[in-house]
Amino acid sequence: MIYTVTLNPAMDYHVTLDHLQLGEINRATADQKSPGGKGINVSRVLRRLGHQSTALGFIGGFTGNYIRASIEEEAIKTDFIEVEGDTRINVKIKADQESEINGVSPAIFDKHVKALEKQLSQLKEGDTVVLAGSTPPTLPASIYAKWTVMLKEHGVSVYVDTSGEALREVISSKPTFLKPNHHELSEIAGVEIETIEQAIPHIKQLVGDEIDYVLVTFAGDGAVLATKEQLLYANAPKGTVRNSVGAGDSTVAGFISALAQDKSVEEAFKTAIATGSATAFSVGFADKEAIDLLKNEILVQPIKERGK
Ligand SMILES: Nc1ncnc2c1ncn2[C@@H]1O[C@H](COP(=O)(O)OP(=O)(O)O)[C@@H](O)[C@H]1O
Ligand SMILES: O=P(O)(O)OC[C@H]1O[C@](O)(COP(=O)(O)O)[C@@H](O)[C@@H]1O
Repeated sequence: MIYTVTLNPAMDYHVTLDHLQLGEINRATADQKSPGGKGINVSRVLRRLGHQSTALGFIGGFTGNYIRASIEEEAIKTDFIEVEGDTRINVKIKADQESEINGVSPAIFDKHVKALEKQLSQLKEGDTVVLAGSTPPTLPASIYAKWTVMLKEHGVSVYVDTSGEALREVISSKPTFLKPNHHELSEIAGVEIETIEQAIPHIKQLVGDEIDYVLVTFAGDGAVLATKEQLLYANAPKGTVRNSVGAGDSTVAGFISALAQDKSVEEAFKTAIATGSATAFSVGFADKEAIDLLKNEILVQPIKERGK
């Protein structure tokens, strides 16, 4: 079974306007709400790719009710822990540029954490868990690392997509899969990384830290996938970006989907990038038809390192 864990879900509120003028009243030309948060988005894209998963995590209040109802309507199983406060609202502004204001998590208490830990302790060998998104400020940043150790001891594959301190902390717990974008890789490395060449030593270091799959995305500039045996590059297909919110989560879902169908690592990488780009080129999330079409535009090739 596949489980996604979203500790800090969000109702995403997307507003479109021609131009954002700070300090003025701005009027949107369109708006839309969607259930969001990284694990929830992974569950939604997996569903579109034909996989069932159970969405776990903390939700609360009217925004939490909205999220539960919306994703259950998409036939996604949920087993959320209810918290007292309202799930946050994240504002996604699409004007001349894309800007985001991510809200604050409601307080999460020990009783909530214990309830989620009980769920996680029941997972079995062969299960897959996605730990994705920011960690609420009332929880220690080491929480993903602690759970990764416990889950891996039970034979569970652990996919992690997070940022900041939680990302730095999780590395030593050896998750199965890590998907930093190049900004997050810079945070890990402590130096600015802008090119694939600059990224490679740091990606290899993560594989050396015994993470099975390290997938680093560079938005429209392609991506690198490293395993113990392979170092691969994939181009990102060209197209008009309509919405990059959820593109990273779609990448994770594409990778899991392909591996769940026993595809090769190269094919999983290609599917991941096609799924991410298909979402970036869509108004909502990617659909299977768009993903299959984009796969034809992606070439996965080994990276030849200088002097080797
Ligand atoms: N401008 C773009 N053109 C094509 N694909 C894109 C573009 N921006 C994002 N994507 C797709 O979304 C994936 C994730 O994007 P990225 O911005 O690197 O990560 P994140 O969304 O996690 O910040 C990329 O690997 C790519 O497949
Ligand atoms: O937990 P965080 O880091 O604040 O991110 C939450 C936001 O990220 C998203 O999951 C989108 O993530 P990506 O664009 O990285 O795929 C939104 O739905 C949500 O608003």
